[in-house]
Amino acid sequence: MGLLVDGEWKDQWYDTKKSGGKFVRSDAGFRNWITTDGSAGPTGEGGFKAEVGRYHLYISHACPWANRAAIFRTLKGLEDAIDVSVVHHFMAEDGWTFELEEGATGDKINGFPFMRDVYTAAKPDYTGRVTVPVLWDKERQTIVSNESSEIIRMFNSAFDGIGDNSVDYYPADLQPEIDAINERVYHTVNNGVYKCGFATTSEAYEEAFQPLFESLDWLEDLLSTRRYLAGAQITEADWRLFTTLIRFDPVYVGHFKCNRNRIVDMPNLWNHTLELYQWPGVAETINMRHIKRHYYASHETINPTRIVPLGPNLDYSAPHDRARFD
Ligand SMILES: N[C@@H](CCC(=O)N[C@@H](CS)C(=O)NCC(=O)O)C(=O)O
Repeated sequence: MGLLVDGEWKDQWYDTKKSGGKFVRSDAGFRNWITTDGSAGPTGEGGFKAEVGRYHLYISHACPWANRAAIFRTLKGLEDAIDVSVVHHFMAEDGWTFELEEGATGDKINGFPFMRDVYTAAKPDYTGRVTVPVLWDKERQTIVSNESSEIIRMFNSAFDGIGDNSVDYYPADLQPEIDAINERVYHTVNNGVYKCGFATTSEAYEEAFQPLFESLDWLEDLLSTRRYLAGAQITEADWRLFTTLIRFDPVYVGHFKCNRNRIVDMPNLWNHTLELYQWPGVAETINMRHIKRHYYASHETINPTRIVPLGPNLDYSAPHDRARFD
């Protein structure tokens, strides 16, 4: 695990000394937007027009943020328009690598050995963490964005006429509700599990643990009254929650100590997870082998033996009960 400083790779674990043992996630460094006509988006510069075959998505199957982007590519029918490279599950002193294994593809576009090479190709003096997902522009040879919440919005709305625009996961009338749910879910659940897992003091861990389970209780209640988080229609808010929930019982309960209870013990959240897992094309984006091996083997400070647990034995293809709201 490391980061780039002025384009030089430094192998170092997250520094929690300055924050009293708390994990503080850094902001993504590339924040441009692909738009239908190439005009600038809410941040960054313009010149990234939606076009078939121009962009490439770099992901890890292990990573919940990258998984969002992979899911939106599928949901929006962009498989033929945007190809994907998948990194090796193991992330250690060299960060993400393009070593080959089952489920990894190597770097299909640039042929680089390491993910950090993609960052320095875009910006030779880049300073920051080398994260996935990354959306790469083959034409301008640069990174459009490495912020998943923005990549999924681009996939949702910039490729009209290219992908499947029959479904909108961020419809105008539901945006205030979606934004409010996202805000709480991001801080306490998506990032909350990391705050528990990467804490280096009990105080920091406990400070993240309480809001995580309070939010899961709130979501469990919400899903007892409606099929999806924002109502009768599936939206971005559901997909953003899903990539954390699918990793929760296999990884976060044990490895990140998020163990008040499992998701399988919360009937509405569990059935919601099953429904989204079984959504057409979604199961193909979930690689449990990469997920378990990545976390348990890569985080040496948390699990020095790197032993990957064999359980839990859960059936994500079991029937769900969410159609009861129809
Ligand atoms: N804000 C980013 C976060 C992405 C992120 O943190 N990805 C993790 C993998 S789950 C990563 O690549 N971490 C490498 C590192 O921090 O060095 C997003 O949502 O796209």
